[in-house]
Amino acid sequence: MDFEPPFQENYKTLLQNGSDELGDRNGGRQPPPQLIEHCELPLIDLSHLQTRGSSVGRADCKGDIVEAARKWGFFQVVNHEVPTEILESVKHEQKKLFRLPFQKKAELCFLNLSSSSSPTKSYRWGNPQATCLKQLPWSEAFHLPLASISRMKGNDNFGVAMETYGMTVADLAALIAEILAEGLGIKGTSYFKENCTSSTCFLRMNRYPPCPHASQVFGLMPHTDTNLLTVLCQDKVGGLQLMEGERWVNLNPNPNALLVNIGDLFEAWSNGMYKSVKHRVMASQEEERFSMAFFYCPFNHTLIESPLKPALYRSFSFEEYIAQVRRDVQATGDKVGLSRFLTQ
Ligand SMILES: O=C(O)CCC(=O)C(=O)O
Ligand SMILES: [Fe+2]
Repeated sequence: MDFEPPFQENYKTLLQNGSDELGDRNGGRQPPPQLIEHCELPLIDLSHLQTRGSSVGRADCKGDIVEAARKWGFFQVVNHEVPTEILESVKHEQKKLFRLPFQKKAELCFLNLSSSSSPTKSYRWGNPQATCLKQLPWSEAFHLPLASISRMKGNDNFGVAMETYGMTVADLAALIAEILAEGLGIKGTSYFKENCTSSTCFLRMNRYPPCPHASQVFGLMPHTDTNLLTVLCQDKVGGLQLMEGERWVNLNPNPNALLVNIGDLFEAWSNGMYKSVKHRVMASQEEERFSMAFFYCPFNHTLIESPLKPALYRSFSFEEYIAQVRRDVQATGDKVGLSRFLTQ
């Protein structure tokens, strides 16, 4: 299987030395948090938002979104107007891409997304900085700025499928952002339209290979998302968990729904009303899993400042936040996140 990244060879020493099980699967020394086996997140039918629907139905639907964002930080949406053909086509292209030989995926200029002037690789796997198994994600990913996807068009079906998907999901994210703003009492804001365009957003395609060390490593380590909103499309395999209070909750995958979650920037903009919730992906011994995350982001220079006062966080730009996260990850292996920006 020449498409498989060489996890075993590359991380041989870590795998040999790291006999420690994840144990509590929490990566810490605290007592193991309770795990709820399965949880159904709020499932919101967005067809109620259509203008031909009743105004009561629309208001209820918006209310459900706002409540879910406050309580869970996560919710699922159906009838979201991302056409099934587009979803099927990106899933197909995603699978095809990950089935290419590993050497090909690892080439620096693969997909023409990186160059010597902009050497950030779009393909990532494992974690070259990992010093223990808990820091080794058993997954591979393509990180694609929508701006560069549009430059790839004409390449083949891949670019077209990704761009169409990206643009459609960007509209969905903008709609949800406006509903969430309304839920804070802020009507008709132009903040999102002015600061987020389809070219400020990113797609991250994830593949989680079957993992012979599933009790020792994560598919993806616990984290919060460093953006405004994430829209996730996942298959039926499952493995995504979120933190609710002190416990990890296993999410039942619903491949017919898109999963939406609040990122750090929206938590700050909402003055802490909406929650950017920690989540992680468990590795599976038997099954491979695919997911695709759309990250709704502003321009780098965009100022994140809550319209609600008194402000819980000092204002900061998106690039300032990213730089701080990077510094913290380098120094401690983990991001500190929003607490760095508390006003007191
Ligand atoms: O694969 C998943 O279910 C989650 C992916 C994720 O959390 C991310 O890419 O930030
Ligand atoms: Fe995430």
